[in-house]
Amino acid sequence: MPEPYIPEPPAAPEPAAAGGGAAGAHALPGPLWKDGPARPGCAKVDPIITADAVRKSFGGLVAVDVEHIEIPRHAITALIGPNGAGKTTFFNLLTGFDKADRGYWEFDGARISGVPAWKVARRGQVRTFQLTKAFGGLSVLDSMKLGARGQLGERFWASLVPPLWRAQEQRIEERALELLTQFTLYEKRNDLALSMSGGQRKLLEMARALMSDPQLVMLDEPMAGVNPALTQSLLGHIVRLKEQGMTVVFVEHDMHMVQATADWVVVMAQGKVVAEGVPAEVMADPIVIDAYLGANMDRDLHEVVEQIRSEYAATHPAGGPDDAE
Ligand SMILES: Nc1ncnc2c1ncn2[C@@H]1O[C@H](COP(=O)(O)OP(=O)(O)OP(=O)(O)O)[C@@H](O)[C@H]1O
Repeated sequence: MPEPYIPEPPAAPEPAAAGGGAAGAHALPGPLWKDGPARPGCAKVDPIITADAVRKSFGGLVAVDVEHIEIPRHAITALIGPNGAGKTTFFNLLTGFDKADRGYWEFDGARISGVPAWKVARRGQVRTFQLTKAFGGLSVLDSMKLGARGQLGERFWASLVPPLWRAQEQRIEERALELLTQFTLYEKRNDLALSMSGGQRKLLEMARALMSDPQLVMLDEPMAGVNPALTQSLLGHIVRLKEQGMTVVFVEHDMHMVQATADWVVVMAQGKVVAEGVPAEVMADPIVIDAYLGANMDRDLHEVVEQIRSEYAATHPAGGPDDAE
C-alpha cells in the first residue's frame, strides 16, 4: 500500500524550467504554461482539457468547485490532495461518469460537459478506476477485447457481411495481444482476469483502456494496493504512454511517485484547485503543505503522519494479493 506523504519544502527548489517538466529522462520540448508564475487556473500553451465553473455537491457538501483549469497536452499531470479533496469526483465529472450541478468543459476543443461516459471514451478520453472494476468471468484476452472501440461486429450492417466483422475481430485480437505483450500479461491471456493479483489487474485495466487508442488517459490511483516490484513497472508504463504521444492525468497519494513521473502537478483541497505547477515548486508551496496538514500545524508531525496513514489505510483497502510479475 502506498504511504501518504507530508510534503517537505526542498532546500532550494528549482526555478520553473523552460521545459516545465519533472524527470529529465522524458523532458518536454517547451514550457507547459504561459504568462508568469504558475498558479491555479493558469493558461497552458496547448491544453487538451479546459474546464470552467465545475461544481458538484452531495447534499450540503460541495465536493468539487473548480473555477478554471487547463490540462496540458502530451504531458503527465498528477492530481494530488488530501483525502476527500474531490479528486475522484472531478475525474468522474470530466469523464462523464457523474453529472455536475453546473460547469462547462472541453476535450480537444469540443464540448464534452454533459456527454455520457461511453461517448467521451469514443472521442479519445478514457479512464481507469481507483478500485479495479469487476471483470466478471472473462479471460484476460476477452476483457481486453471488450475495451475495443467501435467494433464493427456490433453494427447491424456489418453483421450482414461476415468478412467485415471477421476482419475487425482479427484486428481487435491482434491489438489486444500486442498490448498484453507490452504490459507483460501475454502469458496470462487465457487466465480468468479475476484470478490475477491486484497489481496485475491494475496493469490489465491500463492495457484495456488503450484498446480504444485514446489521446488522453486518466488513471485514478494506479499505484494503490500494488507491490513495489509492480509499482516500478506501472511507473514505466505511465511514462511510456507519454512517449507514445498520449496525455496522462493521474491521481496519486505518494509524492515520490509524483516527483518521479509528473511534469505538472495540480493540487485540490476541499473541492478547489489550490495550487498548480512543476513538482518541485508545488511541493514547496506553503498552501500545499497547509492543505495536507490542515489545522494540524501545531501538532507533532509524526503524530499527524500516523493519523493520516491510518485514515488512508482504512479508506483504501488493497486491490488484492500482489504477486511480482
Ligand atoms: N456518491 C457520493 N455521495 C456522497 N458524498 C460523496 C460521494 N462521492 C464523494 N463524496 C464526498 O465528496 C467528497 C470528495 O470525495 P472524493 O472521493 O472525490 O475525494 P478524493 O479527493 O478522491 O478522496 P480520496 O483521496 O480519499 O479518494 C468527500 O467528502 C466524499 O465523502
